[in-house]
Amino acid sequence: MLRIAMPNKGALSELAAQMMREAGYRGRRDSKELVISDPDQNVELFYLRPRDIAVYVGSGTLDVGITGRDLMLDSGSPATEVLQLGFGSSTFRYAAPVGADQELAGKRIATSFPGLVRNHLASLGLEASVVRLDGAVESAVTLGVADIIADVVETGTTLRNAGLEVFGDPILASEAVLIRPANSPRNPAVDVLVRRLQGVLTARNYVMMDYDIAVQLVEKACELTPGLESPTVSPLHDKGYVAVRAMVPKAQTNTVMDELYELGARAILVTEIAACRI
Ligand SMILES: Nc1ncnc2c1ncn2[C@@H]1O[C@H](COP(=O)(O)OP(=O)(O)OP(=O)(O)O)[C@@H](O)[C@H]1O
Ligand SMILES: O=P(O)(O)OC[C@H]1O[C@H](OP(=O)(O)OP(=O)(O)O)[C@H](O)[C@@H]1O
Ligand SMILES: [Mg+2]
Repeated sequence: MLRIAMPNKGALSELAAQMMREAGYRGRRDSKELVISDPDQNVELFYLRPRDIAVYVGSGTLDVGITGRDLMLDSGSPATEVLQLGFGSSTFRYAAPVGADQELAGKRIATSFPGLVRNHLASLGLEASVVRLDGAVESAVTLGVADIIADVVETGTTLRNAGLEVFGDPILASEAVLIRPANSPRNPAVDVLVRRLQGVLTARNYVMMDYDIAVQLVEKACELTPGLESPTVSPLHDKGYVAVRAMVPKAQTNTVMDELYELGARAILVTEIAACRI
């Protein structure tokens, strides 16, 4: 059985659960369940704190897990990324009170990610003292335990409300990732999970587009809709026209339809992709 670590709470948990459901796995029925078994899919899901997931996976106790890149790197655990999952994006940044000194050297830096901050300071050759806090780090400066913070920034609202502003380059761009133990041998069951999750990403990010076009315009039309590999071109009863079918990035749906229409395509139809293996 493939043993999978799932985030039990926090910003990643609901989206991770939804992605696994779309990939065909069972989910837990109530948030108090710690482990569930899905014998039909030959997997067991362990619901753990996102921060702890890299520790379990890095030690090899669990085969794979879903967590944040920032949490994995902060843990220093020997785990490695297998797949970016396209949700839970954030940046990890320094922030200081608006208008205050933005030097790092010699400052007190509050954070819930001491591993990330120490590594970053070391890479710059700077010395500063790291104050480890569990959360609500934005209050650390007002409350006098730190001069600067380093924290997760998504919309920036929390920072603004605390009178802080980011400075310097982002320390890290993070998102939810599938991880496995570093240097673990290839596991066919992990390959199946990865293909399923890639299928979910493709189904979410692409639509299927069908249209009819005059034969002499088909090459130009295919340039607009090259598909993932090559579009399907089928004959129509009217010999002067063909039907084309191709996958199109969802974000470009309307632009591509406009361009196809201008070229002369008609009967342009868009359908959602429910599931796929590419
Ligand atoms: N807006 C956000 N706030 C916090 N974490 C976020 C956000 N967006 C994405 N993340 C990611 O979620 C992970 C943090 O999850 P975690 O569950 O530990 O914290 P949380 O969502 O803040 O929950 P809590 O602090 O209440 O335990 C990190 O990988 C972080 O980058
Ligand atoms: O840029 P924003 O959209 O405002 O989001 C980022 C904030 O969200 C998280 O806090 P959370 O609510 O998880 O509280 P915590 O700090 O106690 O973990 C994170 O730690 C930041 O504080
Ligand atoms: Mg938090």
